[in-house]
Formats: sequence, C-alpha cells, structure tokens
Amino acid sequence: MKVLVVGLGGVTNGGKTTLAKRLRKRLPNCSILSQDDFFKPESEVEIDERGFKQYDVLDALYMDEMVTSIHTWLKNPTGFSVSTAEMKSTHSNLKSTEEVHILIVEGFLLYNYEPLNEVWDRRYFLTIPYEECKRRRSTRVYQPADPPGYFDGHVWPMYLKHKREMEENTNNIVYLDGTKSEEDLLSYLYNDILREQEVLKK
Ligand SMILES: Nc1ncnc2c1ncn2[C@@H]1O[C@H](COP(=O)(O)OP(=O)(O)O)[C@@H](O)[C@H]1O
Ligand SMILES: NC(=O)c1ccc[n+]([C@@H]2O[C@H](COP(=O)(O)O)[C@@H](O)[C@H]2O)c1
Repeated sequence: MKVLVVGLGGVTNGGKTTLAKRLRKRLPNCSILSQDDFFKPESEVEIDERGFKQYDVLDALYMDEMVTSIHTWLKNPTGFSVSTAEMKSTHSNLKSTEEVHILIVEGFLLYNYEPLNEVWDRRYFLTIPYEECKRRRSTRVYQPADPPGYFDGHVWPMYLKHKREMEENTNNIVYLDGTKSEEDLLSYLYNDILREQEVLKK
C-alpha cells in the first residue's frame, strides 16, 4: 500500500482547515490530522511578563503525541480515524494494493519541529498579508479568546519568527496565496496532489 503525507501549513487563519476539508471531500482515501487538536490545556501554557499566554510556540503543543499519531497512521492508513466523526477518512472502492492513501496534516507550526522533517512528501504553506490576517483573526473566537493587543504583541511576531526559521532550515516549500479564492486553491492543490499520486503509482 502506498502513502502520501501532505503538510498543509501556514499562517493562522490562512485557510488551512477549510482547504483540508474540501480536499478530503474530493480525494479518495484521504484523512486529516489537525495540529489544533494537540494544544495543551490552558493551565499548562506559559504566560509572559505582559500576561500573554504563549500559544504560538511549539511548547504550547503536545508535539510528541502528534508525531505518534502520524506514525500510527503510517502503520495502518486504512484503520485511521481521529476523534471527531467528521474527520474520518473517505474511501474508494479500488483494490487496496492499487490505492494511495493520503494524510493531510494541517497546522500553523508544522515545519519547525525537527522530528517531523522526514515525514513530508509535500510541504505546502499558506500565506496571507498582515492586514487580512488581523481581520480574519478578529472574527474568530479561540478558547481562551485573544486579549487586546494579542495579535500584534504575540501572534504576528511569532509567525514572522517561525517563518524565518523555517525558510532558513527547510527546502521544497510550496507557497500558496491564501487570498486566492477557495475554488482556485482547491483546484491547484487537488491537481498537484493527483500528480504526486500518479508518480507514486508508477
Ligand atoms: N480562500 C479564502 N478566501 C477568503 N477567506 C477564506 C479563505 N479560506 C478560508 N477563509 C476564511 O478564513 C477564516 C479562517 O479559515 P480557516 O480555514 O479556519 O483557517 P486556518 O485553519 O488556517 O486557521 C474563515 O473565516 C474562513 O471562512
Ligand atoms: N486550540 C487552542 O487551544 C488555542 C487556544 C488559544 C489560541 N489558539 C490559537 O490557535 C492558533 C493556531 O490555529 P489556527 O492556525 O487554526 O488559527 C494560534 O495562533 C493560537 O494563538 C489556539
């Protein structure tokens, strides 16, 4: 059985979850793993001197558990399902030997964690400009909600820092313009992943 692990990384509110869910609807044998599901509880997240909870760093996440989940899927791609019913994979009726199983891992901090570096067959990264990101983020409610000044004081500076580090240490990133329409992004990614799949089948 062949497998494809696709990273769908990028800025907060760049459209990662939206795109991952739409892709899963179109691609047979496709599962999603969301980095958001690996956040530590609020009580375990560090607080800086300004009182800002340090959510936008690797330490806020159970990254070891995320790695384990990916390896569990790699061992048994057909049996994989995560907690939410909605996240279960789609199935095709192809014979299993011909199938390529796809795992889309979506999250804002995928390519800054060394133990995951070898896992990706494809690394995508969604970007949107500062103003658009701030606008989209202001309409979203996290638990806990962003306090005043959080975007400019923590979220955006951490994004820039991690993006810089990623660019220094990682090759083969395919950047996606998150201001494009959902349809355009979906069709580009769908075709790109299908091409990867065909290469694998040969
Ligand atoms: N291509 C797009 N163009 C405009 N808005 C989008 C697009 N994709 C997603 N959105 C909107 O942006 C917000 C964040 O999307 P989401 O998929 O949750 O982002 P992420 O998972 O990257 O945080 C949502 O309100 C969503 O409807
Ligand atoms: N899921 C949580 O427990 C939680 C809590 C507070 C903030 N966040 C935010 O989630 C963001 C990452 O997720 P998105 O890429 O889906 O926006 C981070 O910018 C972080 O500030 C998540």
